Formats: sequence, structure tokens, C-alpha cells
Amino acid sequence: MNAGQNGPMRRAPLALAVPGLLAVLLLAVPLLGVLVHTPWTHLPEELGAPGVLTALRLSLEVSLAALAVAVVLGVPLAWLLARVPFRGKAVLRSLVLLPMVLPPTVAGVALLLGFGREGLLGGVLDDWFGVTLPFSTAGAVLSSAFVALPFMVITTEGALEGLHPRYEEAAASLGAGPLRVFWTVTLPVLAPGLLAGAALTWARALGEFGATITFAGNLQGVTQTLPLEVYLLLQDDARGATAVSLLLLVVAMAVLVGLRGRWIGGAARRPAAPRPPEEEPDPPAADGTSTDADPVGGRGDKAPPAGADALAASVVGAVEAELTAAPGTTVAVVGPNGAGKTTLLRALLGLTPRARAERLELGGADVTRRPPHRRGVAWVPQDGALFPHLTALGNTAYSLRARGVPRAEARREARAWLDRLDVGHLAERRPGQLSGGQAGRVALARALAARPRLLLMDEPTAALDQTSRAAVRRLLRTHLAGFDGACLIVTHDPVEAVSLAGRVLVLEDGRAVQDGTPADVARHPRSPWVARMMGRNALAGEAEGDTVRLAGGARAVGASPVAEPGPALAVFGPEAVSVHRERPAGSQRNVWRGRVREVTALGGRIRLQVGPPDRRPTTAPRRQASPGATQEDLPEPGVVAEVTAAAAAELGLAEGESVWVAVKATELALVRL
Ligand SMILES: Nc1ncnc2c1ncn2[C@@H]1O[C@H](COP(=O)(O)OP(=O)(O)OP(=O)(O)O)[C@@H](O)[C@H]1O
Repeated sequence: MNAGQNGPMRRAPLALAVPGLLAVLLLAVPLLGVLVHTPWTHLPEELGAPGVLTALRLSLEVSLAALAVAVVLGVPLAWLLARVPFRGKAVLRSLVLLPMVLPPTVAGVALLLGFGREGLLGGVLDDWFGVTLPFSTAGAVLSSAFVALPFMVITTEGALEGLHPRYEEAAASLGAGPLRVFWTVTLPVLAPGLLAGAALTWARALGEFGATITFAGNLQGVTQTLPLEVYLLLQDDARGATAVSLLLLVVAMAVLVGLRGRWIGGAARRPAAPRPPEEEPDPPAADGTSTDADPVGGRGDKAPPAGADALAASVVGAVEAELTAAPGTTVAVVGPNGAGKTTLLRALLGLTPRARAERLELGGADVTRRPPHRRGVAWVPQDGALFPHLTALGNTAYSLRARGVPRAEARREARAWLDRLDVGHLAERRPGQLSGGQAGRVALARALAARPRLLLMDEPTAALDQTSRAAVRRLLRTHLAGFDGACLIVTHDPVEAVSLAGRVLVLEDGRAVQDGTPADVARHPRSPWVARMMGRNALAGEAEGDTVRLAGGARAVGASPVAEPGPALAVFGPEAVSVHRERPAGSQRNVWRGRVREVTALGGRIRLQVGPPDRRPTTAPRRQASPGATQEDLPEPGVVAEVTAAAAAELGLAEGESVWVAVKATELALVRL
């Protein structure tokens, strides 16, 4: 046990140690009893007795047949429970689990009442098809399947719930067709859960006794399986019973040791020192080819026609946007939560029914009708979605292998990509052994290795701390500089937008509200949200000439008039706002009254959030404005001002203080909406 992880090792308190040891004794004494009483010298002949061999053969046949029934019926049921929403799911799940807690003899009685000759369905089976289940081998299979099925269903359901569809979607975006995705991602990720479930189901079926004897009886060679043989032997051959019990015990123990606790959640844990596979296995070439060579994303592409846009798309549905980008352009996609940024990316990938690209041209090639894996659009999802069963190297080589690059060459190229992103030394690690930042770099290496025409990144630095964020931004800048496709980066970080992107696309409520250079968007934000994201102030109102009438009646005056009257924003930077305790004299055209709501330090400067003054009557005497001064109050949401620490100290600025704020008309831009 790792003392560092589980707290310091202490001597166990006696009050816990004694019952704990008694519990171990309770479990161990019967097993020891079997071992001690086993007739070791006569074991071969006891186990080789004809009755035992017949029972063993029958047990294997019955338990494997029950396992087959449980897999064929239980896996689809688990899939429904895990993936399809429907009413009454909790009741159905309880029904599935019932045989686990039902006394097996009661299960046998229930089976008789259901499938027996006089039973609900048994009568029909008998009359119409001449099928009699009780006291037949098929009946023994049925009763074993009845009690073992829940194990298959719950383990498979757990495994399916652990498999996020993002893995399969990411694989498609890396050029893998549906068959390859199934063999190289779905199955390997599910395999440990499915195998654990199958092993437990089989072990339960092998040990089944109560339901079988009640429903199918104890007929030698027909229904007399090993557990029943033990029961029979116990009457007159105790040595034989002990020998057969040992056999069943060894089988059960072997299954449990093989599972090593995976069933109770161990499957999700990473082994301490994994021997990772080199990379994903080749899927069988059912479609006559082992690869999904992609004429757009792959090497051997024809050069794009001269002058063609790297990206020309029109997206419709839950998100509506027109996009064009010249080769080498990075577009930052910004917008409030729920604006549709991820949906836009998924529409370009062809991965959502909620929105779709009505037209998608990449480097002059029309890929609108192509499935996701043939579009040449690679994707770095928010959490990276690295395949958990592959190493960093296997992940990075995935798209190369999907394109048919030979294994050794794919590994070499993948390693070079990992080196370029400074994670070459982690090539043999699995995703579970990487930090968030390292996983982000590997996910980026994996996407770049796919050599896409269009690279989509969903908040690539969101999970990182400030230092790694800056480092990954630098890396991105370097790699995007050499990338001649188009790149869309979803971000909430204005620094990322400004430093990485040549263009900013603003989405709000599923619509593109602005598309321009970062400087343009910062200077003339077309919504208060964008202005705030860019660190600017934006007061909304109705403009006419050079004046905006703000909500609440105050006015803002800009340097140049709007072309025509209508809704507009008055936009200015926090550094353009001066703060005063008295109404400032002088020529400033924009002077508003407010109250300091929040004071924060920002480097050597102080950032003030100034809101409208309180409307409720106050007992404190109001400062008298100079005669003739306007008494305009700041409207909601107020403004952000930035002043030097010295000025803040001199003015005695603190939360709750009344202030005046002023902005020169020359510093204020009017943006018509
Ligand atoms: N599968 C879905 N079914 C129905 N609505 C969905 C689905 N996925 C997303 N939405 C809705 O579509 C809208 C856009 O979602 P999307 O994930 O694209 O937003 P986003 O801009 O990426 O947001 P965030 O910044 O929070 O990641 C949201 O209102 C969201 O609730």
C-alpha cells in the first residue's frame, strides 16, 4: 500500500482489527477445510470417475451455452440501458438485477411457472413446437442463463457508459472509417469490461445449482452438472464430493484472480507499469482494404488550385454562419456560453444532426457530401479525447495508420510530431499517465500528424494553468505559422484570440454577429459581450449624429457621428476613463456619476468596476454638483476604469465610494449595430 496516497500507515485499532480478522476466518476456514480434506493422493481417480467426467463435460456445455445466451441477449439490453433514454429504465434495471438477489430455488419455481409445461409460455412451447424445457439440458441452460444474465448486463452497461462517443468521433476526424473505428477504438476500449463481464457470467453459470435442480432436475448426462454431482456425491462419497468441490473452487478462484478486481472498477484504473501495445492493431480488411486512405487529408494530395480559399463554408441549422479563410489563416471563434461554438465545429466535422455544412470547400475541393473521416478535418476536442488504450505514440500514429502509412514509418513520423511538441519523452505513456497539459500537447500532435486541410481546436488551453497556457500558445503559434490549411480555435481567452488568430468570428445565439481582425473587433465590437471580452467598455443605446442616448437617459458623445440613426454601442477602453471625487471641470463631453463596486489590482494598476449610483435614498449628505452641471448617472452595467495605484490612493478609492467618471469624446467610438 502506498502510504503517501492513503495516509500514514497506522496500527489498526483493535476494535476494527478483531472483527476484520474474524471476517477473513469466516471466508477462509471453509476453503481450508476443502484443501485439508481433499484426497490428494486419489485426486486423479476421483476426478476421473465416469460420473464426474460426464458432469464436467455437461457443466462446460451448459455454462458456455448460458454464457452465449447471456452475451447475445444481455449485450443489446445493456446497450439499450446505457445509450437509449426511455421511461421505466430504473424498473427495468431492478428486474435485470433481481436474479442476483433471488434465492435460486425460488428462481427455479418461477422458471417452472414461466417455462414449465403448465407455465405461462411453457405450455405454448409444448403444444405448438413440441419443446419441453423442464428436465432437459436446454432447461439447465435456461436456468443458468437466468441467474447469470445480470452479471453480463451490468458489466457491459458500465463499460458502455465509460466509452464516451467522443473517442469514436475523434477517430473519425483522424481519417478512420466506421469499421476501423469499431475495431481500433470501440472494441479495445470496451474489451476489458466485456471480458470481465463474460468471465463472471460464465463462472456464475458454472456454479449454478438451486434453479437448475428445481427447474431441470438431476438427471445424469442430461441436467446433472458439477454442482449437482457434488450434492449427489455428498450422500455416499464424501471424498469424491470434496475432490469435485476443489475443482469448482479452483475454477472460480482462477476467474477472480484473472479479473483482479476489474469488475468493481479496477478496469478503469491504469496498471502501474503497463506494457503498452505499439499502436492500434490492423482491423480486418472486410472491405477489401486495410486503410481508409483519404484523398483530402492524406499525403499525395493534389496541390490546392492557386488562389483557392483554404476554407469556404456555409453552415445552417442550430448555428448559421458563412466562413471563408485564406490558406494559413487562424480564426478565433468566440462567444458566450451556449452560443454554438462547439456546434459549429461539429457541423464542419459532420458529427451533429443539429447543424450541417450546406457547403464545405477545403483548398478548392468540395467535401460537403463526404463522411466525417473523408473530409480532411481534424479535431482537438475540449478534453483531447486521447484513446485510453493507446500510448501517446499510438495515438499520434493513429491517423497515419488510417491512411495506410506502414507501421514503422508511422511510428517514426508520430515520434517526430511528439518531439516537435516537446512531449517525445512521453511517447510510451498512456493518456491516464499524462498531465492535462501534456495530454493537450499529445492531442495537438495527433491532430497535426493527420495533416488536415482544416484544423479545429475546442478551447485548447482551457484546462491549463497560466504558465503552461503561455507555453502552449507559443507552440501553437509556431506550428500554426507553418500550417497552410485553415484553423478554427474556439476560445474564451482574449489573449489567445489576439495572439493566435488573424481573424475573430463572434457567435451569439447561434448566429455569426461579427467577423474581423482582432484589432477591428476590439475597436468596433458589435456586441457588449465582445467588447467586454476584449477588455473594452460598451454602453448600448440609440445613436443619432455623434450622440448615443443610453438606457436611463444619460448620453455618450463620440468623436465621429454614426452614418444613420439607430441602435449603437459607445465603445472605449478602461484606460480612457478618468476617475474623480468631484465633478470634473473642463471640456470633457462624457461625464457620469457612479459608485465604485469593485477594486482589483492589475499589475501596477488598479482596476475599478464603477456602477450607477444607488437609487435608494441615503442618509449621507450628497456631494453638491457645481451649478449647471449635468447629473447623468451611469447606466447598468457601468464601466471599467483603470488608474494608477498612486491615483487610486490619492483619491482614496474604495468599494462603495461615490465617484465621477469622464471619457473624452475623442476616445469614444460609436459602433452602429
Ligand atoms: N446534443 C444537443 N441537443 C440539444 N441541444 C444541444 C446539444 N448540444 C448543445 N446543445 C445546445 O446548443 C447550444 C450551443 O451549444 P454549444 O455546445 O455549441 O455552445 P458553446 O458555444 O460551445 O458553449 P460553451 O462556451 O459553453 O462551450 C446550447 O444552447 C446547448 O444547450
